[in-house]
Amino acid sequence: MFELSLLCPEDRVETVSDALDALDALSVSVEDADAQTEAEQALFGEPGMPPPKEGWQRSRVIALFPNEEAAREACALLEPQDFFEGCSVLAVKPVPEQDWVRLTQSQFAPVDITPDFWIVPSWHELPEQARVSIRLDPGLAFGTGTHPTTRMCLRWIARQPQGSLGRTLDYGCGSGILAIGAAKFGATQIDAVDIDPAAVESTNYNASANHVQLRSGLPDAAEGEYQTVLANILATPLKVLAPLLCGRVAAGGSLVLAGILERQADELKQAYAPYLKLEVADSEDGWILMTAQRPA
Ligand SMILES: C[S@@+](CC[C@H](N)C(=O)[O-])C[C@H]1O[C@@H](n2cnc3c(N)ncnc32)[C@H](O)[C@@H]1O
Repeated sequence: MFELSLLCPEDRVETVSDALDALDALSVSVEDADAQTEAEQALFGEPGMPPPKEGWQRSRVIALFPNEEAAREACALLEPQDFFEGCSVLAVKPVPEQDWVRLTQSQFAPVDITPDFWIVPSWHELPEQARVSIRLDPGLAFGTGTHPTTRMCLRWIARQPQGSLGRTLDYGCGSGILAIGAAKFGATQIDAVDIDPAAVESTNYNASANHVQLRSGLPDAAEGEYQTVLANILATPLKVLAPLLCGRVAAGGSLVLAGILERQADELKQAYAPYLKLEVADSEDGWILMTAQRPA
């Protein structure tokens, strides 16, 4: 494969990327041209909020082509275009052959939730100390066990007395990791729901790879009351969902919420106060886990 890399000002990135796509590039990626320098620009906002800016001041746009001829032809067609003004060609060069599968896999190692509860990619041996494990590969949906919010929910699950999880709802299931974790610690009649159909598909795949039985679907698939309700979403949707989620917790049951930053604890407590009394139960890297119990 050959790579054509271009330097583009912010207002040209989209047009140039679209043109490369139309010129049959196999892929087009965009990076901050000033990354790792003093001029590097962070492009992220508060969780749930849009980023402060849509693009970097100067971007490196990299297009992959199957061979040198295709890369040079695309370059020759782009350069005379009006929209290319202000852009420049950085290089047309071969991409070194690599074992891409091995390279990708090497970035994902087993993750310990507790000393004996592990999340393990399918291509890895189980660590010796893993008494309980979830087999999970990175995919389209959120939830590989590396994010603090997922880890805190799993830790909470692992700490519950045996047989106490009961009927369980995973609301915003992503990869299904919490539902599968709950099953491994004795939950029964598990429902896993998400607004994203790709997450529902991913949950089904991961559940069957882990020999776990659950019912999955869009949020309407949740039915009745549950002994355990888990929701790792974000503070803003969690506040909106307060009456719905609390309405799903059975008498004596638990509500477990994640996706909340430390400074958002009070607003969450207030939003849930008409229904249940939330408390901070755990924290990791600036994120907190909040739980509540419905009186029996
Ligand atoms: C942070 S991910 C959590 C995934 C997984 N449960 C975990 O703990 O790693 C949040 C998930 O919630 C879903 N989600 C967001 N808003 C939702 C809503 N209003 N109702 C249901 N699911 C929602 C997203 O599609 C996403 O898959």
